[in-house]
Amino acid sequence: MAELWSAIVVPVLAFLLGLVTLAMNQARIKLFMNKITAYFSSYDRITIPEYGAERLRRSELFVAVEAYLSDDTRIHAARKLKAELGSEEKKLQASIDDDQEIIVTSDAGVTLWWYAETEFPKSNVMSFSPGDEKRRFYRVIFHKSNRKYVLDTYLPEVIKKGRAAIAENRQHRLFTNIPRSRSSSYVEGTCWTPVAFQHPASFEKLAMDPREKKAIMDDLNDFKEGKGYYDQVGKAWKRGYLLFGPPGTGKSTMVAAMANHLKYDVYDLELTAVKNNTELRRLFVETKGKSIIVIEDIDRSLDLTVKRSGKKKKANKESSSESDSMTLLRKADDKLKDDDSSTKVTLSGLLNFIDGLWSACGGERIIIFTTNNKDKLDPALIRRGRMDKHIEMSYCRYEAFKVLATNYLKIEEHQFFELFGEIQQLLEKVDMSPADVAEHLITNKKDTDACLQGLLAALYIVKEKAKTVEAAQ
Ligand SMILES: Nc1ncnc2c1ncn2[C@@H]1O[C@H](COP(=O)(O)OP(=O)(O)OP(=O)(O)O)[C@@H](O)[C@H]1O
Repeated sequence: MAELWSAIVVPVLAFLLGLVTLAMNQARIKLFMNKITAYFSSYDRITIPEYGAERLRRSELFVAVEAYLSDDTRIHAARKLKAELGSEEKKLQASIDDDQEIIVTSDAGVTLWWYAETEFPKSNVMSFSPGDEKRRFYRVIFHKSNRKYVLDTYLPEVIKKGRAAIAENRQHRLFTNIPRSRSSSYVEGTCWTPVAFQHPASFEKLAMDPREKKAIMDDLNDFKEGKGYYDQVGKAWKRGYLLFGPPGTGKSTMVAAMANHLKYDVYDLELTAVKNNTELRRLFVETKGKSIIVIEDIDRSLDLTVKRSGKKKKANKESSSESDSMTLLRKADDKLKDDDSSTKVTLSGLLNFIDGLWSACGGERIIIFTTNNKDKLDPALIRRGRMDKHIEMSYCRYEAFKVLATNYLKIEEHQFFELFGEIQQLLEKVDMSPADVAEHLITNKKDTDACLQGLLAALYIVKEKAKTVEAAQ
């Protein structure tokens, strides 16, 4: 037994001990070499680990750098890529694989060497805890003379571009407030429930006057890029739009086109399902930035809530004066709350959130009201500053018709010159919603001529009806 011990076990143990010592020394030697190299090198390096000290969440900086390097203009320099499905949206996402190098020339003409690297944690204790997996990090190397530029200008730019790329690739979502099941929560009322936002609407397909369309798009772009401006003037980074017009003129479609254009989430607030101001406050506070909060048919929603409170006249009366509306409305709100605080959403409650509360919980939010009856709305609710831009969605006129003809039939004016001319003349006098015009353009997709003739006939009928009504009055 003693022979076996000295012949086999002792040499094996000695060998293993030798290996461990060598490994430890190798690490020390490597560290020492790194120090020597860094001392003499004219290059600096910055390491960005995937996980920060708390190791629970991926570092935001790492994620931003990953997105920055995965941009089309940079990723092509990598020879090995990896692809994965994003967790929520299940979209294919490519990024550079481990142990790859990308050389980037910054806007200022500075060369930077980016490396995607991995290493095992520097621990001499053998352990199998999950924290000891291979760790990933990015490393950027640049000339010492550029250190100030890299820290003060380049890296903040990387973060900005990375974040923009993440926002661009993000599948945006539609949230609706639906009642919670009593068994699953102690909090009563509705809660936001998300689904992927997949509405195909776009400004390109929206039928309306091209100049108005461009003005709206410019306004949205200014808003999206406007953080600096809003900070400068000390305003909350939010904007309100009132979309008004008859049924079927594209108000909901416009909201979807806006959300797709901005790549924002949509919070579709069903106001009639909200019990009281407290719940309304909670729902607003739970919304996130880069979002559109929309209340459709605001006139009907508010009517309903005010009716429910039984105080419509009082609330409206007190809120009708523009000059002192907020004070009065808040008083009315307090009074209503005193009367029966648990069962009502009030106009002033809504105004409070638009004006103040929710803007304090992060910017980049748009609020949209839609209505068929702008005149019915309390002026306090839609005054500029709350609803910054009022957009009229009107009946289908000729410019809008041309967009619908291209969308639905893929035809242009010059192909059906005469029919288009006749339709143009009618649309100047006849009020038909884009929804109704569109219906005529899809009746027979294969026979374009028949579609246009059908639309013409419908327009003549509406024209005649309008004449009869006019004569009767
Ligand atoms: N301006 C438009 N451009 C393109 N399509 C439109 C337009 N207006 C209406 N449509 C078409 O008609 C349908 C109904 O439009 P939408 O629901 O957006 O109208 P709305 O003004 O919100 O109506 P309502 O007031 O009844 O809610 C849409 O699915 C869309 O296909």
